[in-house]
Amino acid sequence: MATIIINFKAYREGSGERAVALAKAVREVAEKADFYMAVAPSFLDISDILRNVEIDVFAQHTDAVGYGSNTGRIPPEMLKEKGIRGSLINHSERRLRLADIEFLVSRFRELGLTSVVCTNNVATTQAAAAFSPDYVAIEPPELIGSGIPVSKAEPEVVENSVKAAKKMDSEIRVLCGAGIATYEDVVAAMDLGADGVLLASGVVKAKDQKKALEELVGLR
Ligand SMILES: O=C[C@H](O)COP(=O)(O)O
Repeated sequence: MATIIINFKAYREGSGERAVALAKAVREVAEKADFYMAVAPSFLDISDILRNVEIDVFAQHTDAVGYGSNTGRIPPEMLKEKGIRGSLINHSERRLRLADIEFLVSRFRELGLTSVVCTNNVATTQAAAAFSPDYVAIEPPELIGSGIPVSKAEPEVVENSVKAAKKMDSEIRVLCGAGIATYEDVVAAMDLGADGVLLASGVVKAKDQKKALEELVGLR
C-alpha cells in the first residue's frame, strides 16, 4: 500500500485544536482511501492527537541524543515512550549532520521506530540509503511550498532517487515531496517508482482541508 505522510509543519492552520481536527480528517479519509496515511504534527500537538485520534503520528524532527542533560532536545526514546510511530529526520527545514542521521536511523531500528530520512537530491538520497532507513523522502527545497509538484517539475530527480535508493537497499521505501497537492501528482510520483508522498501546504493550507484530502487520494 502506498504511503502518504502529511507534515503539519508550524502552520497555524495545523496547530492546536486545528491540528486535532485535521488529524481526524486524515483518519476519516484514510478509512476510505487505498493509502497508508500518517501525520507529522508539531511536538506540542502530538499528545492531544494521540489521545483523540486513531492514527499513526510521526515527529517532524528528533535529536541525536539519549536521555540525560540535553536541554531542549528530544531523544528517540521519548518518541517510543509516547507511542509515536517514527520521525522525519533531516528535513530540509531542520537539517542534521551525517553522523546524526546515521545515529538516529540505527537507534530507531533498535527501538522499533520508523525512520523517514529527508534528502534534497539524488546524491544525498544515495548517501542516506546507505544507512538503510525505512523511508527516504526526496524533496528539492526550491519546490517546497511552491505548489509546483516535484513529480511533474523534476521527474528525473524522483526517478533517479528511487533507483539510487533501491540499488543501495531494495527494502527502502521512497517518498517524494514538494508541491504535491492532487491525486494526479500522487499517481505521477508512483509512476516514477515512488512508494508514496510527503506533503504539507497542499492540505494544511487548503481552504477546505477535508476536500483537499479527498482530492489527494482520488475520492473526488
Ligand atoms: O514536509 C513536507 C515538504 O516540506 C513539502 O512541503 P509542501 O507540500 O508544502 O511543498
